[in-house]
Amino acid sequence: MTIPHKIIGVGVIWNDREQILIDRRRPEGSLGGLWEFPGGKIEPGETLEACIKREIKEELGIDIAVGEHLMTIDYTYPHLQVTLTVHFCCHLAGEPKPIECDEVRWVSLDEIEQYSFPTANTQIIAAIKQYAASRK
Ligand SMILES: Nc1nc2c([nH]c(=O)n2[C@H]2C[C@H](O)[C@@H](COP(=O)(O)OP(=O)(O)OP(=O)(O)O)O2)c(=O)[nH]1
Ligand SMILES: [Mg+2]
Repeated sequence: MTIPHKIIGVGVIWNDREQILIDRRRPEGSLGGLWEFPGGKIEPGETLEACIKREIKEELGIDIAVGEHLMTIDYTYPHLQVTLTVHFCCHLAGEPKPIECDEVRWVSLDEIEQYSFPTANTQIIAAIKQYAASRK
């Protein structure tokens, strides 16, 4: 059996209080109710950076600057294969609104453990923590 493969751009968006923006997926649908970093599917002809900027504008109504590449991971769920390309981003303007999700929240790296994420995100969160520790 072949399962769908999605190429996804993901943003780890920092604000000037060293918090990261996370959103909660809608309860219905795949991985429903879990928290994630904002992002979505790349469109034909689009760069990963442009995809992240567009998705975050569409989903949350904010402007960001896409920065350094953190990691690209492949993960296979029972129903879906994803390639997540993750970039650090800076929040530029706009109050985040839950346009296509249930809820959005700014959280510190210490608080992030309290939220349930899809399994693929374990590696992303570990990498963010490692990065933050290396800059202390
Ligand atoms: N944006 C985002 N997606 C993630 C993360 N972790 C993770 O496994 N994913 C998965 C969940 C989704 O299957 C996929 C993101 O695709 P998407 O947001 O465009 O698609 P979706 O499943 O919400 O809905 P649809 O547009 O296909 O209807 O990547 C994450 O941290 N952020
Ligand atoms: Mg999405």
